[in-house]
Amino acid sequence: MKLLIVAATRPEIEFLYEQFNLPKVDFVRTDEFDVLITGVGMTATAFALGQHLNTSYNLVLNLGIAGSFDRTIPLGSVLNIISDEFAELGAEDKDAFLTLDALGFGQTKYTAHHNLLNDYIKRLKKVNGITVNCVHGNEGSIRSIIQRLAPVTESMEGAAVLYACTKISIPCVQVRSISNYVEPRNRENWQIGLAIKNLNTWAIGFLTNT
Ligand SMILES: O=C(O)c1cccc(C(=O)CC[C@H]2O[C@@H](n3cnc4c(=O)[nH]cnc43)[C@H](O)[C@@H]2O)c1
Repeated sequence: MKLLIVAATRPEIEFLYEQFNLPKVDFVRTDEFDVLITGVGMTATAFALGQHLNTSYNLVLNLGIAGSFDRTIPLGSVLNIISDEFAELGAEDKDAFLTLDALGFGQTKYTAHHNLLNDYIKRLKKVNGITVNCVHGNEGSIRSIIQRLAPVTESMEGAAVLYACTKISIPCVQVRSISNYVEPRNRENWQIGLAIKNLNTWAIGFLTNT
């Protein structure tokens, strides 16, 4: 099976680089898997995938950290995001929001459909996510997005990866570890180190047991 691992930044998968002694570059080929670092955000992700994603891959594994809207999920939890949507894609209509679907321009929500679930993936909690250009950090906008889409997680790349994989029919698994709650910005509350450690432990386990 040919696997492409996709992450926004190298620090998010730094222990994976160490474990497999990977050169510190943004695209790495190994006998077991390839790794692509895209840069943060949907545009960088789309560009990098445009350069490297192709139908020789059997699976894309999108790894990263994420914010959680759900405060019952402990920071550092590793989750499987099974659907993701472009939360900002659409048009404001005074107080209402018209999605791309409502405007007649297509789909904003993508679901990961595949039958490649092994035990490592199966045992992760399954949640729905959104993908944004602008991290939520305002009480009013957070209330409003929860009311409109009821997301559990927020990232800046997930839906773009799932979109690209859907377009060329490659199964995509998105696994993220929670670094912070989505709240008025307070970087001191973020647990990036814990999230990265747990994410990498999961990913190394997955790669060495698959
Ligand atoms: O400051 C650091 O040490 C550090 C190390 C590794 C990664 C980072 C990032 O800031 C990664 C940005 C990445 O994180 C995702 N993310 C995390 N929390 C949220 C959120 O609340 N809302 C949206 N995205 C979030 C996102 O996918 C970024 O690509 C820092």
